[in-house]
Formats: sequence, structure tokens, C-alpha cells
Amino acid sequence: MSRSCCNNGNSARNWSGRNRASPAITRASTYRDDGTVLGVNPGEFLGIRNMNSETSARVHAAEQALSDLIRAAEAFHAAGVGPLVRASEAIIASIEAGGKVLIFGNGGSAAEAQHWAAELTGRFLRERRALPAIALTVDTSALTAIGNDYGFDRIFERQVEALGAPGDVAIGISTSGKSANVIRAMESASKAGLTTIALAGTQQRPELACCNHCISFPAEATPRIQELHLLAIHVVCDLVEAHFAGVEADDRDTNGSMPLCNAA
Ligand SMILES: O=C(CO)[C@@H](O)[C@H](O)[C@H](O)[C@H](O)COP(=O)(O)O
Ligand SMILES: [Zn+2]
Repeated sequence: MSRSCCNNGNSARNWSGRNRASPAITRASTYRDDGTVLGVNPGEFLGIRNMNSETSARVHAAEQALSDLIRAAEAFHAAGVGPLVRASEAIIASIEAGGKVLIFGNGGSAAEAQHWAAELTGRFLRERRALPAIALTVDTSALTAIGNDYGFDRIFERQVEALGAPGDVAIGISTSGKSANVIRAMESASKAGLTTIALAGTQQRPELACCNHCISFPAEATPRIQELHLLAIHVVCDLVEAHFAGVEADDRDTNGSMPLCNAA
């Protein structure tokens, strides 16, 4: 898109050009899409006419968030995708054997638990059979009753006791790795013979660290960890779904798109 047709810096970006790779994030406010150096107004590239100090601080904060995420994703990539593949194989094995997946977390991680369960029961990108997954964050009657009668620390544990069976998979998501309700549920799941998968950040309590699959993500800030969790969830969904769709995970066209993509 030509810059002249739009004042919005977002739509002026050419993602296939020089601003695509991570080092360009720091240069984004210095170069035009064609690579020529911007002149007087450092906000020109972003479509910002008056770059006062407050706006400049916003630009800095936004660029910092993007570069932090890219750096963390690169570090996770460099450490290898083995944990994601092993987690997906544990989920596949459980479902193949008639098991189900229970997923839980707090706040943004509650949203991801629901997101993940929805992609298994509905679909991610391909047609295949419905896969059994339950987010333990959605039943407000159970959450309030258990929280009120037994305490907030037991809201997931009690549901795992009620719904979990040996061979099922329990997935606890915690960016701090120390939320008591997630830890208690994982301990209970482990005792009951469920396979346990934890998504954490750089740190986690020993109870989470000794899950069957404890996947750590190399970021410090909660939102960056959450963003990496979402990436991991999508990758695992892709691998699980590929199995049940009878399609190999790498069976994509040369553009990297999926064989079937949200078609009605
Ligand atoms: O989404 C966010 C922050 O990005 C918050 O809602 C966040 O999820 C909440 O503070 C959670 O209580 C954090 O719990 P945890 O990830 O440490 O287990
Ligand atoms: Zn959040």
C-alpha cells in the first residue's frame, strides 16, 4: 500500500519488506518502507504528526513490548520445541485412550484455558472429530460454591477431583508459577493418575516444576509470558489436530498455510 493513500502508520507498513525482521523493530521509527531515512519528524513513519514527550514515551513502550516478545520467542525457539511436541503427544495419547483434557488458570490464563478447550471441542483449523476438553474456569456456580465453601485455593482442585479420571490430562497455566489454586489442582491431578502439563514463566514452585511436562517460557513480564503461552497453545492445538485430522503436521502448502482454514 502506498503511504500517500493513508495517514495511518500501521497500514503503511510493508511486512514483507525491511521492517519484517526483529532487529527492524528498533529502526521502525527511523526508516520509511522503501528504506530511505526519515527526516525532520521522527513520528512520520508511525503517522504521528506531533511527537511530544508523552507520545514519544508511548512509542517507546509499544516498541519495547514488541521487541521483548520477539526476544523471548527467539529464546524459546532456540531452546527447542521439544516440550511442545511432547505435550501434544501426551494429549493425543490420552484422547486416543478415551481420556479428556481439563484446563485451568487465573485471569488471562483463565481466558486461555477457555480458548484452548474451545479449539479442541470445536476446531482449530481443520475438520476432525470433536475432542474432549473442559475449561474449569467457566462454571460460575461451581467456582463460587467451591470458593465460598472450601476457599479460592480449591476451586480447580475440587473440580479435578470431581471430573478427572486416571489417564486424563490436567493442564495448569500460571505465569508466576505460584498460584495456589493451580498448584493444588495439579497435585490432586497427579495423585489421581492424570498426566500433568504446566505452562509457566521463568519460575515455578517445585510442585509445578515436577509435573509430567512443565513448560517454562523465558520472559519476565506477565503479559509477555501470556503471549508466549498463546503461541504454545496454538502450536500444540495444531499438532493434536493434525493427528486427529489424519494430516501430518508439516503438510502445508509452500506459504505455510493450513490445508483447510476456517472454511464454512
Ligand atoms: O492477564 C493478566 C495480566 O496480563 C492478569 O489478569 C493475570 O492473569 C492475573 O493477575 C492472574 O491472577 C495471574 O496469575 P498467574 O498467571 O500468576 O497464575
Ligand atoms: Zn493479560
